[in-house]
Amino acid sequence: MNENQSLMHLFPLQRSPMAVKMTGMVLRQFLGQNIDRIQSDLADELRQSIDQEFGKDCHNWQSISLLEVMARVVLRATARISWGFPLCRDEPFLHSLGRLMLFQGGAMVVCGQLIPWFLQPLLSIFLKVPLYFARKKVWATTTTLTKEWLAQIEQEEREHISEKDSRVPHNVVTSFIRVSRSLRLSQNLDEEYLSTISNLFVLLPFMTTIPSSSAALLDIASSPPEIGLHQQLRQEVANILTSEKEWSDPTSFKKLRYTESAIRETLRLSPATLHASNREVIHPSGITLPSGQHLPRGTWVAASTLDIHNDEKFYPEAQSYKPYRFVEEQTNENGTSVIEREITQDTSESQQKIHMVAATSTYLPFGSGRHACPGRHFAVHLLKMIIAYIVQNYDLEHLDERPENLNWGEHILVPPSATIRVRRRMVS
Ligand code: HEM
Repeated sequence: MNENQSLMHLFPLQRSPMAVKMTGMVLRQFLGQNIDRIQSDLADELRQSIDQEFGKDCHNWQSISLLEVMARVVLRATARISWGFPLCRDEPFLHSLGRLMLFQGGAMVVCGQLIPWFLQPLLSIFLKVPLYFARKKVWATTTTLTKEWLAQIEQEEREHISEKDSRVPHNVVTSFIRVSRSLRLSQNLDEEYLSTISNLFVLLPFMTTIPSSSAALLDIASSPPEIGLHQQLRQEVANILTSEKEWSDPTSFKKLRYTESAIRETLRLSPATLHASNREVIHPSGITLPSGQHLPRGTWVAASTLDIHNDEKFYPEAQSYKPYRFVEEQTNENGTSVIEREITQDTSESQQKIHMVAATSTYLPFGSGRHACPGRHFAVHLLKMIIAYIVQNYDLEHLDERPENLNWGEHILVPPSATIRVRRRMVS
């Protein structure tokens, strides 16, 4: 909860109503309705970066440090859809971006966990200074690009060139520019504002994808051999992603039911954060809970994700990793399950090209309610692409014991020392 408050001091823009509105629009348009425009790029970047990190040696096992490697894979994918070529392959830029990610995450934890709330407005200045320098390095490049794209979009508007015929690249940053222009935010249209807002959009959410993908791989590698998880996932991928055409079509990934179930199970046992739906009581006279307890205005409340995820009422054998759990739930007696029904209710845009992921009161990795993570559908899509490519192309050496997760402030992480051994599959 403290970390949530620290966000306001470290990144004041994040909670501004305009930033929230723009972020929602970019998410819907860029990562929702128009996801097929970036699908091929995303697939290409993920495959190239995974090959580079996991190696192409078909004869020897290679040990990889999970968090480090997944950070580089996710960073490149993020850079590809945010700024495109050549920045997504530019090593010094990626290095600065990685440092910024680490600083932002670290600053949130330090500010939220170590500084008492009443001193945060004052002491957060000491974190803002190194953050400023880390950001400056990244922005030196991205602000110039943003300025260039903004000028080009303005020029095309004057020439009545439609977005479809535009020569400006289609990416996260240009989507923010277009959204802000459609809202006629003349006062906010400078490149500094646009860089700040797209930087938050890009870096904060993608940080959660790194621990989640690492945890999913660790779970697969340490799953009991008798359930044949790796084989099951590999077979599913082989049946569905048969050619480049399927990889370039986001809807193909909706059919990966076993892969999705394994990912959901990982997020159940290893959610990115300890608490879901941190909320501040804002009613002037506070609220009174059904138990009679009164919470005055300004109190922060949250649900304990792990307590709910480990409750036998909701998840039989809750402590066990059961990667097929959600497939089984979807195919119960009447063919629909609680999760399926809630997904349907949750789906306002039935035309979605990627699977809708329910955020219910018993499944909380993405929070719940009005402010549940709006990026969850894309996040699970991205995780599916990562896992699908790895199980299809690499053997993972079985781990007898899964290393326990660590808590880092509010966050749940696989241990930084966690490694798995991988070997490229021989192509016949
Ligand atoms: C596995 C990856 C991810 C996890 C585990 C995750 C988890 C969460 C959680 C727990 C929240 C708080 C929800 C609440 O308060 O009820 C949240 C909020 C948010 N997430 Fe994610 N997230 C992920 C990926 C993403 C991605 C990829 C994006 C965007 C591209 C994104 C965008 C957001 C935004 C904008 C919010 C704030 C929503 C609001 O305050 O209304 N997230 N996320």
